[in-house]
Amino acid sequence: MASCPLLVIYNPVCGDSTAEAFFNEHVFPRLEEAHLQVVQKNATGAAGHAGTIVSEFIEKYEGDVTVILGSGDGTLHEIINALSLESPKGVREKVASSSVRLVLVPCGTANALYCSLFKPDSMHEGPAYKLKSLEAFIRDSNVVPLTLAITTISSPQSTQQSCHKVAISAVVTSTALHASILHDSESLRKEMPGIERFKVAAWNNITRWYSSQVKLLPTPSTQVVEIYDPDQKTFVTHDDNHGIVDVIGPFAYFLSTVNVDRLEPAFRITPLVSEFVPAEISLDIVMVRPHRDPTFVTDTTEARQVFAEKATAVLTAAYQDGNHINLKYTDDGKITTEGTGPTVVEYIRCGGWEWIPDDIDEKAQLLCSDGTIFSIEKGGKAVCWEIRDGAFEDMDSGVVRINNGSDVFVVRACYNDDGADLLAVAGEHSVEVFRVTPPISERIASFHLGRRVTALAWSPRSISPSSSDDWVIEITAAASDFSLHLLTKSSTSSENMFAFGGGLSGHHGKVNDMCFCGGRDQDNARYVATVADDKMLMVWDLHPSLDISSGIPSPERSMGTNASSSPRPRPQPTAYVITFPHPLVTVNSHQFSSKEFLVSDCRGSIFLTDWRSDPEQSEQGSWKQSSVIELVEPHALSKSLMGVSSQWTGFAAWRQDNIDIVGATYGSRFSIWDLSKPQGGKPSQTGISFPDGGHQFRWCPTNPDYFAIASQSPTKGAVVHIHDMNYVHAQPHVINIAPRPHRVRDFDFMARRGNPALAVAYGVEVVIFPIGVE
Ligand SMILES: Nc1ncnc2c1ncn2[C@@H]1O[C@H](COP(=O)(O)OP(=O)(O)OP(=O)(O)O)[C@@H](O)[C@H]1O
Repeated sequence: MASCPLLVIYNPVCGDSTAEAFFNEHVFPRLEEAHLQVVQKNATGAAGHAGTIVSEFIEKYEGDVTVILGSGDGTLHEIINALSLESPKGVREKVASSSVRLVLVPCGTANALYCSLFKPDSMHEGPAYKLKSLEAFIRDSNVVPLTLAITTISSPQSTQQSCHKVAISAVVTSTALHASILHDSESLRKEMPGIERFKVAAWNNITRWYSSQVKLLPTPSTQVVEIYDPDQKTFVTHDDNHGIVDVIGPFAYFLSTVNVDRLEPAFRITPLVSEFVPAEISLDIVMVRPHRDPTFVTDTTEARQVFAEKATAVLTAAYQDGNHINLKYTDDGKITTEGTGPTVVEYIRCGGWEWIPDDIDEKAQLLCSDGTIFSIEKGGKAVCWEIRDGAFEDMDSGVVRINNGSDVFVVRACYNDDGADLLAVAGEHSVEVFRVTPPISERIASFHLGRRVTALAWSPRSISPSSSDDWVIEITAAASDFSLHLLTKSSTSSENMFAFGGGLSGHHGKVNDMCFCGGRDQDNARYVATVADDKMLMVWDLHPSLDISSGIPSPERSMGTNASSSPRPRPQPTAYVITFPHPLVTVNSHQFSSKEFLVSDCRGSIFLTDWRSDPEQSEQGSWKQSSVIELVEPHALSKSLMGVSSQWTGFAAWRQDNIDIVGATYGSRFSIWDLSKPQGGKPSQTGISFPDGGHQFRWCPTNPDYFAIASQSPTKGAVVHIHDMNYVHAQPHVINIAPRPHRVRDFDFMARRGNPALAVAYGVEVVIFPIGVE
């Protein structure tokens, strides 16, 4: 490590402005003594300069570099943000991965990260204490990897050019009192260069409460939010243990940290970071909500004045070796460390949080990331979550990760020209819709179905907020109880859910796939096809001219504003049913045909079905009357002739630029049919992708020669193979997404132009990344 190029930077105005003197007196002589050659040394000249210095320095070197940094946490924050948010240039552009190692010399005011790594013995440590990191570097000791917290601050979804800011913290991300303190204390820096200015600013803000809607996001690996129980002296699963935890304000205090147990040498606000070292990458949150006080009645100026004393008690206890986490209320609202009353502080360990400040509460709109203050626009929000190893590379290469909080079962990208950045993600209870604009994603709709989702389809009506002010989200979803749902949200209306297909009239087996009708006329948003384990293809008319709802549960409107404004309930969709010989797995439509669906079954047969062929004759008909073509996967046929039972299922996909090309997987094989050259239903090309069984097959909508196959076998891990139609027998491009025991639950291509990108669901995560195939 000592042989890496060495850059020295110090901030001459941080802390009490003694960094330069300290470096001249102690740091440079010690480096000389250790025979370590400094390649470049700089004093920062302005705010933001440190980031530029380090970015420009690393552009000149391919491998690891070391930066000796004399500053506080703010300058470190600038460097981390510059390195993670700017694209690599110079020789770095072609370098796969290398690290920037930091040697900290604490010259700032609070030096939270340094004091957490090198715990001070007293408040007045001498030069030897400040040189501990430098000495460790000279000895070539271990390097501590940093966990980082990324916060996206987004403007309201309704704004035409909704914008995002991204802040990366290595220490603290906060709102409420802590953000107000940091906001106000900067103006006090000149007269109070030490930590006293934080106390003055705290006192000036101590009676404030902050109104916001908050969600706590689970840690990806454990999938739960944990809360500290001072009686058991351990973390326990939060009472509201269904993944995401909703928290109601107002808040007196809300702060999260990574890497640090303290924000000043003695202010141990998140002491459990060092006492219960997190097993997984996570955030520690400390929050104080006044309404937990048993004497709280209502939010008045007097109530806030009275509570100020209690907030002060929390801050004071944090200075007493982090004892605030043991404080409880007595029945009459006094603060004690005894008894069984509610805790004054809620100490949370989780994967992230979302903060949606109340429009009318200006102070609630402040957000602090390592001392840098941001303002959340009215109607906007901030989402903060931890990021893991390799996340810097992710950000540089346009990778986006979505943590759903619970297992993801279905991902479906919107293929409409005006919706190419939209992605629907469905899990245990809900369908979430994201606008994906690397390196970030923004959730723009959330539909809580309360049941596991088994299939999704995007309506051709959907338009992204990126494309129009009059945007619309329209999706159909199937749930594990075989119910179907039309989910809508638009620029003028909130989430609306309309249930149909329940009861006797609908499916009575798991709905495995669905798609809207093809073609380019208006009907394509009117009809939606569903296929299920019950061997039925059902084509639903979402806008029937007649309401024939007998025997069908009445329409359900469980959310949204449209429910009350609609004069009459919407008529129940009617279904046209075609029965097949075996359980059905996939259904596809095509942009050039409004009358056909491509249906695959679990035995590897594929049917091209003209569902409008002769409705009189074949109503409630069978596949024989309506199927135009039956394609047979020879491998599947031989298996079934030999009576070999298999858990393999057939999965078919229709290439959208060419109506004659169909691709499918069955078992280890994939097959491609060219319908313009019929060969008795046999494929024109076959190959092997995963010897122990491929599962899903999808064509790339933006580069139609590419198709991707994923295996669901857990023996491989989460892997996707990319094939090229022009070289079907060549080895596929293998993309390893996650090791065993992960497996790909579902995947789809994004429809945005440029480098093709995949969205892959595994576990609780969806990762969206450019496939980078030459
Ligand atoms: N030459 C300069 N002139 C003015 N400001 C500068 C200069 N160099 C750096 N800065 C700014 O100084 C600010 C304070 O630096 P830093 O956060 O490192 O010290 P601090 O605030 O005293 O310590 P801490 O963050 O540990 O409390 C940073 O936000 C940085 O942008």
